[in-house]
Amino acid sequence: MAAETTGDRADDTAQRGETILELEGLIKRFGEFAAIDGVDMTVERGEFRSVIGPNGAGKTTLFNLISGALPVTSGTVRFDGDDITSMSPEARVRAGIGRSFQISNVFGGLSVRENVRLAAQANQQADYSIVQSLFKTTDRYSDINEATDRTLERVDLADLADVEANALAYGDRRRLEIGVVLAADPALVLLDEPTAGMSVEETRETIDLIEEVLVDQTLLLIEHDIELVMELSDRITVLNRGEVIAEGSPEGIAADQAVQDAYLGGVVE
Ligand SMILES: Nc1ncnc2c1ncn2[C@@H]1O[C@H](COP(=O)(O)OP(=O)(O)OP(=O)(O)O)[C@@H](O)[C@H]1O
Repeated sequence: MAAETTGDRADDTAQRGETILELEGLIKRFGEFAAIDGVDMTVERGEFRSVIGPNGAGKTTLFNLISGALPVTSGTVRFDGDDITSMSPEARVRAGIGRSFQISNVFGGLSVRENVRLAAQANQQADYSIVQSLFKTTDRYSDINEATDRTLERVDLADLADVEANALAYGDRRRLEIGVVLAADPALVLLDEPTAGMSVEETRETIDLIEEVLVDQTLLLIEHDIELVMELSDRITVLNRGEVIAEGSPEGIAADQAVQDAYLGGVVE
């Protein structure tokens, strides 16, 4: 089953084989302590990559370095061929890096449409100079409205567009969180424990939604549920104490002795 899911995803992506994200010699120290200790990692366009590892391995810190939430101590982050190591988080979102889940990106007091619209607007603003904006106001607003409507359809929230985000049921709220990421039209989406605290049923719904709605995106997932990781990933990177100790297909990782020793404790056969 795993091969089917991941294979389809890979085949559908025309530009597969191109590198979209490249981390080189990445180090992040908090004082003397290196939470990320020399990570090299390459992700291909269209890939579904999971990052796993024991508690404290450095997974969230790695995501923070990719999204720009934290500055690197040393090393390089390259996205779409550009060195983005010194870019602000906002500029990275405009460049095409979206992040969802652990940091809630939804404003509870705004309607569903307003939330999606704000995200679409933030993205579009970057595409226009001041002079262009003066002359293209009408086009610009229709572009934003179109992007908003398109996103609402994709996450199946068009019927709830005028509802306040605070009033949404749990599953719909998750749809909106994905919608807010999608509205910025990201090429790469960082998913930090999307199913944390969910029931089995909610987990399945969220995963189905991610697979359905984010099919064109390159996905980088942090997830503690190993079964899910094995089912969804094209490739898995295993971190331990800030270092990559293994990388490969789900089957290869499950069979890797170093991974079992460090993390899986021999549970996965
Ligand atoms: N802002 C910070 N200041 C000091 N130490 C930090 C900071 N953020 C993370 N750390 C430390 O860096 C290490 C890696 O933390 P990180 O949250 O990246 O791990 P993780 O793999 O995401 O863990 P978990 O699976 O428990 O979420 C941990 O030892 C943590 O205590």
